[in-house]
Amino acid sequence: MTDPSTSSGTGTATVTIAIDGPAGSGKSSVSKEAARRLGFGYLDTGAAYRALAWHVLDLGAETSDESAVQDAAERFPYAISLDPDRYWVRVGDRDVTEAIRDPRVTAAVSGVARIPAVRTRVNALFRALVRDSGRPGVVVEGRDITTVVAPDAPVRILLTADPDVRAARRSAELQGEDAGAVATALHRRDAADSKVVDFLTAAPGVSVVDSTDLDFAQTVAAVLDVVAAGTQTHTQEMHDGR
Ligand SMILES: Nc1ncnc2c1ncn2[C@@H]1O[C@H](COP(=O)(O)OP(=O)(O)OP(=O)(O)O)[C@@H](O)[C@H]1O
Ligand SMILES: Nc1ccn([C@@H]2O[C@H](COP(=O)(O)O)[C@@H](O)[C@H]2O)c(=O)n1
Repeated sequence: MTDPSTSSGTGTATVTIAIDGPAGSGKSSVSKEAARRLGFGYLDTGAAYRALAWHVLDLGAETSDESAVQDAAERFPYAISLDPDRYWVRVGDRDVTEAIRDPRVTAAVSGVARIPAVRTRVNALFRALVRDSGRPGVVVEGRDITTVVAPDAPVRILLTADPDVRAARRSAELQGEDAGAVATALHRRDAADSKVVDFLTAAPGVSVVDSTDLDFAQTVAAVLDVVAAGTQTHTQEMHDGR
């Protein structure tokens, strides 16, 4: 039987590093840097939900219209780069890397993420992207990676931070936007998303990295420490045939 914590499309096993967390917890920035340091790929799973929300809006529909979302998901020409140094997202021949961060898309994205058929479809895509990555490992970040997409990953991390700290970091990023409105939007999205999957508490076996009192470099170092410990145990288990 194949080891479910690794995947192989090319004969070379790919190690999955699974990272979940709420909005603004640092998942994308920290995972991208960790991937660079490890020489791994980086998979931003939220980008698929964002790109589908963008696609639905671009077709003139609303993400609250479940059948419009399902129709769009069935013909969704999505592509994403797993290179942490050359990150891009495309829908057909449109580069939507920037467009999917637009507040209009951010406000609409939970509407597509709540549909179980959409989740099943994109989860299969994520597993295929990891399997076919041709890389020794991929850092995969999102909301349900540790629990649904890759529950057998050798390293599973819940990256978290105090809600006010997350809101302040996001607000610092979005210069010129009202800090109160940014915080409200962030908390509203977490509330909607956490009705669908639990990314606020760590599932059994998942390590918590709380960055509330850590700067960016310290957070990356804390994640890499968990990765080192987890991959060492995994290698030993493989060696022992467990
Ligand atoms: N430990 C840290 N200290 C200070 N700033 C941080 C830290 N971690 C992340 N940041 C900053 O916080 C902001 C939010 O991080 P990031 O976009 O990576 O979060 P995210 O979890 O991917 O958010 P979302 O789910 O909304 O996409 C970024 O500006 C990032 O540089
Ligand atoms: N595994 C995931 C990842 C994301 N989502 C949904 O996508 C939205 C955008 O994610 P970001 O990480 O880019 O902020 C997020 O708000 C969720 O609605 C998800 O459901 N599962």
